[in-house]
Amino acid sequence: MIATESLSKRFPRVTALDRLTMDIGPGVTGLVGANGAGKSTMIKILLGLSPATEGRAEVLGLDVATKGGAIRERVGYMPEHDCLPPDVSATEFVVHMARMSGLPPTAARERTADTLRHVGLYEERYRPIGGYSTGMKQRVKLAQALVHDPQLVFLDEPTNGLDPVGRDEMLGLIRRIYSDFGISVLVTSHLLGELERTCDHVVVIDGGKLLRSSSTTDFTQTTTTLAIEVTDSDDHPDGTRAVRDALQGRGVDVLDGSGGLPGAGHILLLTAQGEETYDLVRDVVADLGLGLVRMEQRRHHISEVFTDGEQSTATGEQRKEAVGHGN
Ligand SMILES: Nc1ncnc2c1ncn2[C@@H]1O[C@H](COP(=O)(O)OP(=O)(O)OP(=O)(O)O)[C@@H](O)[C@H]1O
Repeated sequence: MIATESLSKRFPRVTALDRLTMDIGPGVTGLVGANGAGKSTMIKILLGLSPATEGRAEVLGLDVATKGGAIRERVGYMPEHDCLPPDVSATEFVVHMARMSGLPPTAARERTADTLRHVGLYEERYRPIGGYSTGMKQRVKLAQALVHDPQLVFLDEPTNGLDPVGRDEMLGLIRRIYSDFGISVLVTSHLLGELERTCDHVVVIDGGKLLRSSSTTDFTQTTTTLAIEVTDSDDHPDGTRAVRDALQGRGVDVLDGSGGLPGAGHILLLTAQGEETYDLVRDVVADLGLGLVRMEQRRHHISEVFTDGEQSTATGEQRKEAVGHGN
């Protein structure tokens, strides 16, 4: 679907992409990186909107340097920033975008109605976009990217500005773009945790360089952190400590999840090595006669990949910024 070879983009003061080579097949692929990692720059080059400084790239077998128009006919694009006209309705806007993509008037209206329904906009679609919530605006941006029935869509930070429920709904929609319609997706985020649930494949970039490209299963196997919370009992007035001691006795490396925050010391964090770690926690908690309040995969942040022993070129500032976002 997408192939790049030693792709670079240099601005006068910054190298946004640095000899990046990757190969992305069909399905849902996450492009993950801290703010400023080069994700939007990559999308603009792949759409043929911005020339690369060096290297080459192909989208659907078409060279981005010479076939930008043909690529944009076949690819949908949801930009990161708010770019919607406030005074028109979602229906008017999406019909307009469908007409711009070459659909005849009747087909444009029919496809618009279907697409807006698919993204979850119903009677609100006749009201001016200016009065929409962030979540509704994100849905309109998604609808205009899908209305011309592309083979592939680029979604730039589609969960930005959404609350946790809105994020989950958007991630579900993204998954269905591929499962229901067979349209492949390249979706960017600075949060690895949200993409690993949605994507088949994850590409991580950092300071314009490729840090990692692998299937989500491979990825989560090496980075899964479990958060565990248990009840106390008369026998074990500090249930958390009892579980920690028992797990450590079984050779598991357990961290206190409080991060120094008062009152949060009842969360334990540990690295899951596979299914057996879940079983071990369940058995240890049951043997101690405690209740398991929760055992969940923590949402990973992209910064965790940096501290995972991988080679990194991110600046401290970028990492701090990444840590400051989301969750
Ligand atoms: N037109 C431009 N001129 C100069 N520098 C630019 C330009 N566009 C992007 N950059 C720089 O290139 C780097 C990569 O930017 P890019 O927007 O691709 O990052 P990103 O990963 O999409 O992050 P974000 O989510 O914050 O947009 C940044 O340092 C940015 O400041």
